Amino acid sequence: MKLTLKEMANILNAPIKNEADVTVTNTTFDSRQVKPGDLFIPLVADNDGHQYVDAAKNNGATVALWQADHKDIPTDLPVIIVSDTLAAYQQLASHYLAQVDPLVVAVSGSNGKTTTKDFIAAIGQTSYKTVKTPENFNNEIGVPQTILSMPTDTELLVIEIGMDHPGDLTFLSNLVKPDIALLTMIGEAHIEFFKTRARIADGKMEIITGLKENGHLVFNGDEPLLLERVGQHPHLLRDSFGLNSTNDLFASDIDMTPLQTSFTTNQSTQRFTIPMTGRYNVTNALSAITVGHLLHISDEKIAQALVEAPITENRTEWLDGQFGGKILSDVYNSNPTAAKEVLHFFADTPTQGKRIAVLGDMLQLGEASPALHASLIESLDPTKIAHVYLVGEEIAPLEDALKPLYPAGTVKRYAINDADTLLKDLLADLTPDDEIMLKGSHGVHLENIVAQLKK
Ligand SMILES: CC(=O)N[C@H]1[C@@H](OP(=O)(O)OP(=O)(O)OC[C@H]2O[C@@H](n3ccc(=O)[nH]c3=O)[C@H](O)[C@@H]2O)O[C@H](CO)[C@@H](O)[C@@H]1O[C@H](C)C(=O)N[C@@H](C)C(=O)N[C@H](CCC(=O)N[C@@H](CCCCN)C(=O)O)C(=O)O
Ligand SMILES: Nc1ncnc2c1ncn2[C@@H]1O[C@H](COP(=O)(O)OP(=O)(O)OP(=O)(O)O)[C@@H](O)[C@H]1O
Ligand SMILES: C[C@@H](N)C(=O)N[C@H](C)C(=O)O
Repeated sequence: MKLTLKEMANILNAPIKNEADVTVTNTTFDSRQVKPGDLFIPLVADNDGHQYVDAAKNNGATVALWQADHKDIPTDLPVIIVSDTLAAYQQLASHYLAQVDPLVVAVSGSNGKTTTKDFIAAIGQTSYKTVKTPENFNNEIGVPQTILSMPTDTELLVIEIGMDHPGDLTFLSNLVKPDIALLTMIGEAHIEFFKTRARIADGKMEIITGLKENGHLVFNGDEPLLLERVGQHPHLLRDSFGLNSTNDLFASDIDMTPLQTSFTTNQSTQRFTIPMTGRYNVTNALSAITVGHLLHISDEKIAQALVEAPITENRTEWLDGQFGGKILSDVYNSNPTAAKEVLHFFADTPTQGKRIAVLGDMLQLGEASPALHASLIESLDPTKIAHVYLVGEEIAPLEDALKPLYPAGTVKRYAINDADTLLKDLLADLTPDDEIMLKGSHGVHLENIVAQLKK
């Protein structure tokens, strides 16, 4: 970005203190990340960012925002006084996005956003100067941060937008104003705040509220809740993808190995390969191929991009274990749909030894939590997954459901803060022929167990 202090104050319609002739080239809300030329945005949270304005200045910040209800306005750094620093951050992002005016692809859905975003960016890069959301910075802070980090010559912005409450996507979609909006699927993530999957689908459909005129919705047509809702918008330009042959784009001849998956589609003879496993990643790739087509990128280029697409850490990632066997790490987050998908895939992976599953609590499932945890039983078969290690309190109903089905001693449960015992027991159990998969919500921190198990 490139904005002068005066330009920013004009955009925000806000007064400047300690005026100077300075230009800002980047923004950050973390003083530890500040580089010379940055605008520092102190966010108001339990630990208030205003106390780090001095540190930001020492690291080279040229300007800071300052929220008007805070005392002790700095005297040695140009500041713009605003009523709400987060709202001002979003306003600057909105202005800068309109100025750069790239094509915008907004990606949402209960699962698969980050993977799909990575696929689309890899495809987009073949033909456009492309910027994508770093990691999964998909909320009201991460979205403006991503926008403001775009170089001025960006042609394509692939941006992830997340929701955990109704209304979130109306706000974020209107902020990013997509040319293409994409919904990967509807699951149960954050159902605590929506109560039903139908309301999650309603929340996800809010993504069309900010669509540009003639914008397209790309959606998972295997999901009846989306088909029903999309059907209520007869004039909406739409493209469906999925595994069912009723979709505009669907996959056939799916060939899955532990490290990659290849398939063809109904629209060409091109064979596509992704460096990931799981049928759900085929649907993620199908959605990205649909976007590639809308961006007028050839199937040949799309195929080249997909085969090399970067895999995000801890999402269906195979690692070598220090015990000699393989680890399937899927510990970034968890919810029933995703956990069942991964268990189904894991249950059929070839192995000389036994398969072991480590499953952590799935958080933010609200009152449905006990039943949803217990429902994982449908994906656990003792003849395929021999030992089950459970972590947390919310997953206790699954332990109760599994005990009558599994031989004594093969189902164990641990407290989240008892990682040492879990690790000790796993290391005693694992042999070089075994395979282990781990999945749990972020708050269970199974990534620490993966770190100890891997080579
Ligand atoms: C309020 C805030 O500023 N907290 C950020 C802050 O946390 P901390 O808990 O460490 O805060 P801390 O108490 O230390 O500091 C408070 C404030 O002072 C600042 N600070 C602190 C110390 C210091 O030396 N200097 C300094 O400037 C710090 O940057 C923060 O602004 O410092 C981290 C590292 O810099 C950021 O990562 C956090 O960012 C939050 C989580 C965020 O929302 N980050 C954005 C960028 C984001 O998109 N995060 C995604 C998560 C998105 C998500 O949950 N999505 C949901 C959906 C959500 C929909 C929207 N409702 C989903 O996908 O399911 C992610 O982290 O992975
Ligand atoms: N299409 C899909 N359907 C069901 N589950 C999926 C799908 N895609 C990914 N998953 C599961 O979700 C996990 C997280 O994937 P990814 O990070 O791409 O999703 P996400 O929606 O971005 O989640 P977050 O925003 O929390 O990062 C994967 O490791 C996998 O277990
Ligand atoms: C970390 C956040 N993006 C998320 O996915 N949270 C859910 C509850 C999880 O960690 O499973």
